[in-house]
Amino acid sequence: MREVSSILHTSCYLLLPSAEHLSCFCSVFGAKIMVIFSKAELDQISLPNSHESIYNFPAVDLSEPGAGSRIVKACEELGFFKVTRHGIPTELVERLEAEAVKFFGMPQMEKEKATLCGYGRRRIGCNGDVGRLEYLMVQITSDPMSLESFAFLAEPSASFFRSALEEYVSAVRKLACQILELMAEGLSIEPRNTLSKLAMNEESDSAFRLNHYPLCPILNRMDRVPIDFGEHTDPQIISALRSNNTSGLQISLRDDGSWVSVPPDRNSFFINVGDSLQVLTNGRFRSVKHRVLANRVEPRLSMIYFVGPPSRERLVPLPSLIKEGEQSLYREFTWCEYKRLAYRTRLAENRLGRFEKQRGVHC
Ligand SMILES: C=C1C[C@]23C[C@@]1(O)CC[C@H]2[C@@]12CC[C@H](O)[C@@](C)(C(=O)O1)[C@H]2[C@@H]3C(=O)O
Ligand SMILES: O=C(O)CCC(=O)C(=O)O
Ligand SMILES: [Fe+2]
Repeated sequence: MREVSSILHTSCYLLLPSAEHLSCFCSVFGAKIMVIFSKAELDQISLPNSHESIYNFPAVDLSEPGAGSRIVKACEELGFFKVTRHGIPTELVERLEAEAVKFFGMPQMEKEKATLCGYGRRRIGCNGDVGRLEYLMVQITSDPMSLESFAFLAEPSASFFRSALEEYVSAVRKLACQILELMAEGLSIEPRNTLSKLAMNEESDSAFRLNHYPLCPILNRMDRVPIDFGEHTDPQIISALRSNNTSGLQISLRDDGSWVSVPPDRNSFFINVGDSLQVLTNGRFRSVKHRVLANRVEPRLSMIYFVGPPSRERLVPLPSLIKEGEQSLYREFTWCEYKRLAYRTRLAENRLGRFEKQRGVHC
């Protein structure tokens, strides 16, 4: 399956659909070969094309009173919400977007020179997951000079990219803190910086990721929708996502697990509850399962800031959120332990399940 998927992703292909099998022509080292996918294989890399359901997503205007309670309600019901009037200047977002478009538009060889610095494509993680995207991942520390270790960012030609990245990351980190403080207020947690200090801590293990989903016009001929980034939850506390005006992001509803498409909005940020916040709230907030499905009209570009706790932080439910007689649903672990495990699992795995007390599985 792994070989088949990587062939699928290395070339554009002509599709001849039939009921049980699908054949496609791939160009491998210049030679055309025909690949037949069984129905089971096809089911793993694509979905039947279906009509999208419309869902009324919660939007929180950060400048309005009551924003904290609206955030809490959205996190309890969906684990996902949109933030408007966030105060991040459009000019800054657009500057970084333009630099990212330039970066992804560079010749493949040049982008690969940056591979050691977090550029990758098609492979998601190291455990056999593939996606139809290329990305740039940057580890964020409190020291802006840490970007120096990204060789290509240190080059004079990348100075605009670098400054846009630094300014954007610093603005989105502030936004994440504001959201975490409103969340604490909505949950009546004292002190108010209980959650935000995890993001502001010098040792916070946060990350920033640019995802680029190129367009492949041939996909328009398919009667199935390829999966660009498979279903998963984010392991961190929260993730703040901003994308261009291209659809593709879907979330799974907490009630029945059905998938709904998130209408794109380039002027807003979308916030995901991650696994760590699920633990800190003892399951009151649930990390949201999400995925990206191919867009057939325009390439998608998303920028995601993942707020991770400091490595040695113990992930335990906040005492004020444990009601009398209640216990932690999870056995105790640090972010470092969780991250290590997360990076050894497949994308779609229920990672947190391994730390639930009733399952009693130790790793
Ligand atoms: C398959 C994987 C990719 C991932 C690490 C993992 O083993 C499981 C979690 C994945 C995820 C999802 C959210 C973020 O995009 C990410 C950077 C993260 O922290 O966890 C990715 C990891 C990745 O792409 O390496
Ligand atoms: O690119 C997107 O829109 C979402 C990607 C995502 O969920 C991730 O990188 O964790
Ligand atoms: Fe994600």
